[in-house]
Amino acid sequence: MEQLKVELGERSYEIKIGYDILSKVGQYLKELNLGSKVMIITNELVDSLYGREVEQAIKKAGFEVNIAKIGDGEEYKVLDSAKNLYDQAVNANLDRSSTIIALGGGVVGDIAGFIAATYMRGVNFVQIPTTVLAQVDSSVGGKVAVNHPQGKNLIGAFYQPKLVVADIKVLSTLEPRQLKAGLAEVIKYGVIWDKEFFHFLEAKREEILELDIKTMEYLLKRCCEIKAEVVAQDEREMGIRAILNYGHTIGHALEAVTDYQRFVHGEGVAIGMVAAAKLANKLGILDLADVEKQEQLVKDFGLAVSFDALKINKIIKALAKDKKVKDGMIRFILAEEIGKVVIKSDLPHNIIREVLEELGGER
Ligand SMILES: NC(=O)c1ccc[n+]([C@@H]2O[C@H](COP(=O)([O-])OP(=O)(O)OC[C@H]3O[C@@H](n4cnc5c(N)ncnc54)[C@H](O)[C@@H]3O)[C@@H](O)[C@H]2O)c1
Ligand SMILES: O=C(O)C(=O)C[C@@H](O)[C@H](O)[C@H](O)COP(=O)(O)O
Ligand SMILES: [Zn+2]
Repeated sequence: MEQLKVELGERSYEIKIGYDILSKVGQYLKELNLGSKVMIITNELVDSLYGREVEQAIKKAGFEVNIAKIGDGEEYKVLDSAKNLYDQAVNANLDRSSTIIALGGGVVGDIAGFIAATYMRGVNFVQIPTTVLAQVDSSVGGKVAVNHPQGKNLIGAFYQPKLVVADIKVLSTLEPRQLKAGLAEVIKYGVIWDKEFFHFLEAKREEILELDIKTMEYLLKRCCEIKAEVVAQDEREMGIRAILNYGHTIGHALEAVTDYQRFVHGEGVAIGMVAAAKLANKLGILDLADVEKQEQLVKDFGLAVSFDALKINKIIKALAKDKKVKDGMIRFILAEEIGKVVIKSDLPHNIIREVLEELGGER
């Protein structure tokens, strides 16, 4: 098993990564010295696959367990679902020493964390991520949120978990579409931070798509290490943390303009990264060869690099709701080379339009 730490002073916590470790969750929780009540937030699918194993492990360690479910999909990461979860927390008599556990992908993790941050002004929070995306990204770093119809994650908080437990075994039941979508965030780490990791991804395509255990253990660990390092430097995104948003400026806009129905998050990020690479090239800061390498790796992992039937104006309008907007100015994370990015504002609108048109956007 791999173990690493997110260093945030009194809010520090461990990330445990291993194969077939769900049955150990009860023991891990016990080591944290928490109150006796636990509420697992999950969805029907993940509950049917892994709920009993986690529930039994936690009960065996002496905790009282309640289970609350939300609908499956991005459209359920909203205040309406949160309201229902608050009701269930109140009915289960959760108190300030209780723990909310997110068992699922990023949707479950983000909303469960939002409930943990706000119920009684904050209760213990533990992440058991079950998708690639959640294991490499959303379970680490404490961004918790729900969506607004006009923009992603517009209502949220920074609220760190007390523990993250990532079991590689659970990834075997993922739909191929979801596995691929998670790999978009994996590519992101190579582009923003680590050229060698990018080369590793190019070389290990087959092992990754087959979920080879050793390969995945290294992949998950490296992504979490990078995220932990960035978050430790800038927990609340006052500066460098914004690089974790690479590909998200256009990615989030694509999700929002299609009412969160057409692209899953990773798919939006994949197209958004290709867009960011093209933008950087048009601004003269990134070589064409590095644009092509990113585009190729995105394709190699089975992800789309373009879209159709969307109006450019609509996408541009949605960009204005990005949380990186400062004084009305849209900010982009752009690569100078693979492994190195910068934050740029006041990009000429015509260049953004040009790129969106190249990707399939309609005038
Ligand atoms: N907080 C952050 O830092 C952060 C980072 C990245 C993404 N996110 C958010 O994460 C969300 C996307 O997360 P996601 O890609 O995990 O999507 P998701 O949570 O919708 O999960 C994808 C699908 O996989 C299913 N699933 C989950 N685990 C499974 C398993 N082990 N076997 C079979 N099916 C399984 C889910 O039920 C769902 O249908 C978005 O809302 C995004 O905004 C947040
Ligand atoms: O942890 C971060 O910081 C990230 O930006 C990670 C992203 O992958 C993630 O999608 C995040 O939720 C986006 O944050 P937002 O602030 O743009 O909503
Ligand atoms: Zn993301």
